[in-house]
Amino acid sequence: MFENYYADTINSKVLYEEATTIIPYGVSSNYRFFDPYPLYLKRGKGSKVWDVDGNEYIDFNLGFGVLEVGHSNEIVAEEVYNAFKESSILGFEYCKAIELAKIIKKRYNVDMVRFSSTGTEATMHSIRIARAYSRKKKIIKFEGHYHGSHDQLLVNVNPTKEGIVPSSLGIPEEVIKNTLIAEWNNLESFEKIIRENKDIGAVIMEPIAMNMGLIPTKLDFLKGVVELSRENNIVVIFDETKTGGKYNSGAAGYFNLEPDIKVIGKSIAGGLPLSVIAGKKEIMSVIGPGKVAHGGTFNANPLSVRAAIVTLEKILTENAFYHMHRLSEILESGYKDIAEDSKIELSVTRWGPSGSIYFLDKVPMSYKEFIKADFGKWGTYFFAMLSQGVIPMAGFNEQWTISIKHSEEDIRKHLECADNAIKLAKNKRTEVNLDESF
Ligand SMILES: NCC(=O)CCC(=O)O
Repeated sequence: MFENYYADTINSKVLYEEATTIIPYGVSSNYRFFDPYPLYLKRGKGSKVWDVDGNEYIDFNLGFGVLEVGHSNEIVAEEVYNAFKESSILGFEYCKAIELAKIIKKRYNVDMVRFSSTGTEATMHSIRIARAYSRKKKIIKFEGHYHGSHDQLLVNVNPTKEGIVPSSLGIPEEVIKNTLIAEWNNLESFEKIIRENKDIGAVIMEPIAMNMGLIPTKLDFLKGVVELSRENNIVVIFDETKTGGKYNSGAAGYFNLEPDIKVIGKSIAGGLPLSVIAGKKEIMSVIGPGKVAHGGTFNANPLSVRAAIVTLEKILTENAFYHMHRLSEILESGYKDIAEDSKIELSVTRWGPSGSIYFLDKVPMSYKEFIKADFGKWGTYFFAMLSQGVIPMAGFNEQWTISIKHSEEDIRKHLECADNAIKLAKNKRTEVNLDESF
């Protein structure tokens, strides 16, 4: 199955070989690596990207969901250029951070806001804030959920064995002994942990699990988690790094459930690095000198702040969501038709502008069900999509995202290619390594 990939991406291979001599695995995030070698891209515009061999792809990965505004969005580009002319970093607080905080307060129904640059930093700080507020040290996370690349939450992200499994070498047992793991969409598993453990200060979750494709959330389960947490004085953290920008007020708004802390990131700054830790005043008030540490040289830098203001105020409007959700729905139903016509075990999920497919007879609802999917078939599908000029998603554990720049024609082409790719995958497996996903 790699034949086309080798033939089409000669320059990526050359760059990969050079890169590995100086950058481990040739990539700056493990998520970008895949066998036999990763793609090296040169530029993007709107819904498209181009690789170093000049191949054009319709991009549905969009920087792991960052670019709902599309690549190189004109409004963002102009604002960032104007901001840069007045300095990209001032070292003191940037005056417009307050304007952005007010926009977020209103849109996401929170009292107070602090800015970081990445999802990793924001979830890391959110745990510290929750522990300081609750004065309890244990935390609960869900199996298969990803909250960035820091030790305490890098546990059971993609385990290949039973038990508590660190998702990286270099994480001592002592560091994760206060991290407890529950099963997603299973309230009993969450309840059991609360019953059997004292000293639980926080629970963190992606309200829609998006590191296992896109797993639908049972509303009763989510409500139950929030209610049980309230009863037990456990701070509820919604990690909306991905979901926050997929509906006007994120998953919390969509489910009409209010966590105590929200982490928002990825798409809200139009492609620039900015993340948000936001929440109730009494909780956020633990942050400050002599209290909870929160820092970062690049936090709320003028480029990211200005990009976020125009993204939220001018680009990610109700009309934009309507467009993205509508195209995403067409993609979802097209995949369902393909599954039916090709008589292959394929399930399809969608939430707003994003969705995913599983080579499995049903939609998985937990990590244990997710890993039953046939990733070998997914591998064949993925490389067949690339060779036809479509990046459907970044990996078998990722999802598609639609931007405001995608057109119906982009969706039509995606589905035409998917039809070919899935037919090919029916009888051909291209092994992908589960561990390589992170
Ligand atoms: N679902 C995983 C990510 O979105 C992370 C991407 C990265 O760290 O490169």
